[in-house]
Amino acid sequence: MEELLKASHISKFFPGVRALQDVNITVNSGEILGLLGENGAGKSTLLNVLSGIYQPDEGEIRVRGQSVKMQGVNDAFELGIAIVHQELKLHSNMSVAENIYMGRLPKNRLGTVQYKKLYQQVEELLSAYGLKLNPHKEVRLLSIAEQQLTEIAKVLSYNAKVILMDEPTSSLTTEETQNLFRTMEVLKKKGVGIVFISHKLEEIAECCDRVQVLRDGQDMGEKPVKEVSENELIRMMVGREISQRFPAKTNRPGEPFLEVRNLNRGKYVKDVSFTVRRGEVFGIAGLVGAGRSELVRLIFGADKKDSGEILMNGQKIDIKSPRDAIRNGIYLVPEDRKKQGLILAQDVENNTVLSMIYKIRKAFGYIDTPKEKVMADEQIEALHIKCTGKEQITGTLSGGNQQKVVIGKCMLTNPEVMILDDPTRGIDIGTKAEIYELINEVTNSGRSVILISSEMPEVIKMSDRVAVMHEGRITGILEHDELTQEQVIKYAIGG
Ligand SMILES: Nc1ncnc2c1ncn2[C@@H]1O[C@H](COP(=O)(O)OP(=O)(O)OP(=O)(O)O)[C@@H](O)[C@H]1O
Repeated sequence: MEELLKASHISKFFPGVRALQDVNITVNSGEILGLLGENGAGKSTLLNVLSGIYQPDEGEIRVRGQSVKMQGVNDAFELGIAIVHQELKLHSNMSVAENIYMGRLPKNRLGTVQYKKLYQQVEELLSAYGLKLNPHKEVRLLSIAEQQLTEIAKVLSYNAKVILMDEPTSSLTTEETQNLFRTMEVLKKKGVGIVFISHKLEEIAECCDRVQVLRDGQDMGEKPVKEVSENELIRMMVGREISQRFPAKTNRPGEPFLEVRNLNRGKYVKDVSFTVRRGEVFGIAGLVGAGRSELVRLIFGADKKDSGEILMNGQKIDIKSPRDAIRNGIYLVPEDRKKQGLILAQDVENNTVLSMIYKIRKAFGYIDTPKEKVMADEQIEALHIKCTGKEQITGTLSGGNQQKVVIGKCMLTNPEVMILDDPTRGIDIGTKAEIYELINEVTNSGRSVILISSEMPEVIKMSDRVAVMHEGRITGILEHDELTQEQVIKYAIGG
């Protein structure tokens, strides 16, 4: 096994933050190294250092034994190191093949692109690595999983020997994740070394050979996956045991509260009716594309319904916009935090209080700053948001901590009905447990939660009832006692 990359004593500092301190990492050929750590532990920063995006403040990087200094991603590419980001950066109106060879398209002497040659080159590349992609398809028509494969094909076209993957499975379905693992296995057999970040311990156990843990920017060491238990990994990550991944349910659902009647929107939501009780966790399950997010966006007024009614306490309420929903005590934590949840260029304080602006605005429209500051501080503390303070720009927080800001925003509005659309995506194991506790607290106080989750155990363990959707319709509503993975799947594929 050849040592492809070795970084020693790496430190990286940002104003007020020690993102990495004295971290060592080795990537070998034909090996997958899992990288684990809580939100903000420094995983993405480490990959950014290894891929030339950031220069380390201290330490040395060796590529195949040679000490190197990389000034940018192009230097890393030249050395055979490439990163596949969590947020993909492709040109949506161009084909897979054009994206793969962007900036290097084969041209004739007159500068005209030789498309035939391009597609031939790409076919050869894809078949060499067994990647199932249509090179002619426009990127905007691809699923996230296919976009990821395009990125992987692109880095392979540069002859990458080390591929750094930052949470590649966080937006994938179970099946897509399995496909990605198969691709990673092929790459491994061809001698590529992979670093793979995930918050899901099962995934690390399934596809990695070794696992390395970071905690608060520090290197907690690495172990062969086969020799380490889940509990030991959690202890390395968090510094303590987490006895229960799901807390015992303590809520007692009361009388019917929110009623949805015959809600429709095109082909996405078809004649959906259900009632949520006070103090209940009402889960919504289904496969990707079943209409779960579309349904809750209608309830929140983020999309316009074709027909249907929403009632609270038996009274019809008129929701035409998210503002109407918030006024009626309904709040949605959206699926895509970057597009729908946050203004990344603004600080944590502004983002946190955004949902409350109309409540804290004083006469003549100016903002009550001291109150705003207290509110932001409270949420930072309650959700353990890792930041240098409420003045930190939200875009510079780690992914998981950005998600916590979105949840903090929601908590501030103290909603009667809290809709959580995949709230623990990209969230570490300790914080997940805290979010489950928070759901318990919310429902214990008589408020209701509508929960969508891409993780089946989460929706099963946390919900009192689960509505399962298939092609826009509810195919079954299951009670907590009858909730099993098999039952949910049965209804998710049509009942
Ligand atoms: N450009 C930046 N400016 C300031 N601080 C930064 C910047 N990039 C990262 N940080 C800080 O460095 C720390 C490590 O962040 P990083 O994104 O590496 O964490 P992570 O382990 O990848 O977390 P997650 O699991 O949430 O994605 C965080 O405290 C983050 O706020």
